[in-house]
Amino acid sequence: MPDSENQNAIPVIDVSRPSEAVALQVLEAASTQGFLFIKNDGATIPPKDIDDMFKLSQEFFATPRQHKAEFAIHSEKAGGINRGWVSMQGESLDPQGQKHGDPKQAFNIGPPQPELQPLPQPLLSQKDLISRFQTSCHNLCISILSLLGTALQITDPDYFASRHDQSQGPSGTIFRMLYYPKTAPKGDREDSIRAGAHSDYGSVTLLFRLPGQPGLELLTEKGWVTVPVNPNPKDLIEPPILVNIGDLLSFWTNGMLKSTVHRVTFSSGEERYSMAYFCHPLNDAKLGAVPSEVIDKFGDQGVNELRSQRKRLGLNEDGENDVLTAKQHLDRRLKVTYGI
Ligand SMILES: O=C(O)CCC(=O)C(=O)O
Ligand SMILES: [Fe+2]
Repeated sequence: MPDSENQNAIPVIDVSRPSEAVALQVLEAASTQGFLFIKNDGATIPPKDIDDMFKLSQEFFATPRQHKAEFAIHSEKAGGINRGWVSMQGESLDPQGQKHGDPKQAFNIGPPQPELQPLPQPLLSQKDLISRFQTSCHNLCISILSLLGTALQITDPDYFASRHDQSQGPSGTIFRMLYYPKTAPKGDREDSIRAGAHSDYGSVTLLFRLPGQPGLELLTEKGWVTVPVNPNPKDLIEPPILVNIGDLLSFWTNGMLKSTVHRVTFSSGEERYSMAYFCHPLNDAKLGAVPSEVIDKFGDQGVNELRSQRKRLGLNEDGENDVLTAKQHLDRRLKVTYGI
């Protein structure tokens, strides 16, 4: 492929031996595309756990509707706000751009600490697998955040890690299993959108997909661009893990890191499964710019990025420059998505 066509390809970064050079690669991708792939080294998140989680997700979504509905999203039985089962059309990720809610189902699981939320079968019998998967996802997020901290030259090397230490209190972190059921093939663009255009609410998201089930698209200057599941199947036996920057890192860096808008669309009508780990800081973390000379030098170049963030939150765009906490930010986003 000529270089010019490949210029915007999302890089695959090997973070198994962290260094300043690796940190700069992560920062470069995070501040341009807002997306990067992490090479799956077979240890950080064991491929068998990924496979087993996908199998479990398929088993769960195949259970009767009534069984899933007992653990409806936000219900007390499911463990409260933002936990539990989302039914078809139960949420709208792009309320202004869509006539109907997203044609997908989801199940949200909060952090395993201090204890895992109540779960329906077959998830309950696999709670050790789920907790282990959540922990390995969280550890990978911390490694990515630490690399970003290095590249941003934050003097406190634990700046991000300490704000994501889940033993220290509640956070908005959510592990989400997604199921996009089979539909009649549609040619119509609006009907082929399975998850509306949105940016993610947390700091970092990890996304797992299955070979043959792409569908994810990023909004770039050139329009919507499809993200392959495995950008290099010849050299990478395991698909790499897709990482994207969420809104909070954009706030923390004065818009230097990009919380890129993305969506899921496919017109073939086939079913699709995916899993996302939305890593959030502790609820009381403040979202003001982090102490970094790199961000100071970046100055106000991120003003448009920040403006669109504030708009998504329903805040005055130029803003009341009051610093939000992670919890205030999440509450606002949930209000827009679910009307709660
Ligand atoms: O299913 C996917 O590939 C992406 C879903 C997504 O972007 C999300 O749930 O935030
Ligand atoms: Fe997303």
